[in-house]
Amino acid sequence: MAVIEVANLHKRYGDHVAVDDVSFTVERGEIFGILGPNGAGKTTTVECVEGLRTPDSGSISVLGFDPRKDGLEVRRRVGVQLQKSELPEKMQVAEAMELYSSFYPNPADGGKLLDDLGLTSKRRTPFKKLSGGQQQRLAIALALVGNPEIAFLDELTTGLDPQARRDTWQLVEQIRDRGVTVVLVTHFMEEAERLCDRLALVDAGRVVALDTPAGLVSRVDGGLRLRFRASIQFDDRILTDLPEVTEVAHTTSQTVVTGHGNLLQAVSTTLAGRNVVPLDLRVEQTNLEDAFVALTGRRLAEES
Ligand SMILES: Nc1ncnc2c1ncn2[C@@H]1O[C@H](COP(=O)(O)OP(=O)(O)OP(=O)(O)O)[C@@H](O)[C@H]1O
Repeated sequence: MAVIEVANLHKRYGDHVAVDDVSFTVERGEIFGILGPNGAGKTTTVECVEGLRTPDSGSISVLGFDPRKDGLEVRRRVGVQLQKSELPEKMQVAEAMELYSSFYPNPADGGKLLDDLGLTSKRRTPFKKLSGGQQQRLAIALALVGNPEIAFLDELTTGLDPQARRDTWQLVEQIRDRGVTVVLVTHFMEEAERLCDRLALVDAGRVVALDTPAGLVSRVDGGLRLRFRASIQFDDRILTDLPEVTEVAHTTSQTVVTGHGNLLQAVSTTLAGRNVVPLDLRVEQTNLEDAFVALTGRRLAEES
């Protein structure tokens, strides 16, 4: 059952078209991702769905309500991750939880939430003294304190180190396991691939594809990439002439061959025939980044 239905959404800021005819539905219980580079219109889209921004046209239904007409109903039933700057620096963790609990008719047990998120020992810590990862966990706790049916998490792991990012991913999976539908806005390919059941790839205000991560990746011709250091120089054409090879590229130290089918065997045999040894050879599956490039001709932002 769809809990969010967005149809033909448009939003401009002056002459700039931020959201251009966006349509999608989110099913109950899934982690739905909105993935795209900076400035693609992701935040504008979800803030229209949350009722925080007014679209120019299009229709939005959240749990059967129109966020423009029934904003209060929608806000009671959804949890929105607060942006960092929204909490006063001196506000303590427990105070923030109490404040946010007071906004909702049936709040969750704040103590238990803090416990689940590993923040019990930080109850009396002011917001500004929390680490980046702790601030993100508090943001998740605050998004969940109203017992929402849908949680919106926007750029949740930006600025976190890799370990804190992985910990946060586990938390997102736990939220889904509680039965909460999650809408996850991100420009991190790995995050979307790891967490999302389905995702919309957005670029320049438009949804360029909507599918499961595996479905999106399977749209890329091929599916395999080889990386190696060549023992001696060779002419790229010996590989580009192979039917299995779609592209040969070079980084400063590596040759990167993209293709499909029996790529590894075809490339290895050809190189061996020219006495080229592929050192440190690695075989990779193509990923969402490749799908995004194939669909838009542009790369997503690098992981930070
Ligand atoms: N209030 C605003 N006034 C004018 N332009 C805006 C406003 N909000 C966003 N924009 C512009 O609209 C476009 C889409 O912005 P939006 O924040 O929705 O993108 P995003 O995909 O969420 O990007 P990011 O990942 O950087 O947050 C951008 O070009 C942005 O500069």
